Amino acid sequence: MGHSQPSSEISVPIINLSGIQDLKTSKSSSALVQKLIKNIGNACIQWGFFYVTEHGIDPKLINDVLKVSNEFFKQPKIYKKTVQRQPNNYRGYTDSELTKQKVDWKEAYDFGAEYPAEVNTLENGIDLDAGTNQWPSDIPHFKETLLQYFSEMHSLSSVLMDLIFMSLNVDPRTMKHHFNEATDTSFCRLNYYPVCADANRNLGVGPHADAGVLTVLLQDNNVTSLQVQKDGNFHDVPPIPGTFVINIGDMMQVWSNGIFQAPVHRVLANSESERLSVPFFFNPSYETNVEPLNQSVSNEHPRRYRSINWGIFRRGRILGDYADHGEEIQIYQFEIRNDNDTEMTPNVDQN
Ligand SMILES: O=C(O)CCC(=O)C(=O)O
Ligand SMILES: [Fe+2]
Repeated sequence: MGHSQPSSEISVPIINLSGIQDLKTSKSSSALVQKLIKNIGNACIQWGFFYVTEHGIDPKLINDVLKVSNEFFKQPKIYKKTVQRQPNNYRGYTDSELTKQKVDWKEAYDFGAEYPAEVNTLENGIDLDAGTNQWPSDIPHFKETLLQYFSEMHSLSSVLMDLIFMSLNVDPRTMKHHFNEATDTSFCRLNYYPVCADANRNLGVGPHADAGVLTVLLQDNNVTSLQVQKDGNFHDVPPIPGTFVINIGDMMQVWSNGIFQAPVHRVLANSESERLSVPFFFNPSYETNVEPLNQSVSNEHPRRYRSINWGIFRRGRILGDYADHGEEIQIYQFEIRNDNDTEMTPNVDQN
């Protein structure tokens, strides 16, 4: 098949976040913040992808995250498998993740906040185990470095989400209850892409849109592998030192009633260089029902989606990543096509 590099004159926008200081001191009407809201709103409409600079995250923490990640992945497989993901615990190590039923050319390690025990039991009868962190022994500072990074990524994501909601004229305070650093379903992933001899016939990660609200991605500076699809073509998203790459996910697409589209992206395999990346996936609480917000629905732009229970949606995705259970759950299954199908709910428990 082959995944030839596109030559593209247009590229993903770069947004300077220095204005978020004003937001923190609640000067949301400052000219800088208003400009930021406009730029981020435009980037979400045009790409759903953007870089951020001046984000305030300590470069030493970023280096430490890449360092401990590298130390983990260079261990022998037998060591990494001591913290392997299990069917009842999706946190930990994997070398056999699937995207759309195809194995990705990568290894990964997932972790999240250290949940209070009671979060794992849900009242609605759905088995949605939040997962338990599995920390490898013997890698100095692994756990504390990653938990600190998780916390900082959660804060940065909250600010970005506020700005995105403001661009839709939604008061961000009305959305805060869906997110809680200790108990929501946000998680962080370390990705390691080994050198691949047959890079043209493999992908690091196959084309997909992220399921949640937004993703903050750290890439190492080794190689350009990430690509985003726009108007039918894939565009390179090269690493830019000191930046993060932000993309919105399916739940933001639904909240915005399709004003924003969660962008399809993929990761190429590389025959010369290995690569590390660290996405943080900002996700709401399990019980959150996501549906188009009133501010994004109008006569000209009628409601496009039924309500989606995030817990059920997420569980469908996790099952799809794990094993071939048929087609993964996707938001188009919740699209409203005409007035008669609003009661339909897809059955995600196919097995
Ligand atoms: O490694 C990357 O650059 C992106 C990875 C990705 O898209 C994902 O893990 O969802
Ligand atoms: Fe992704």
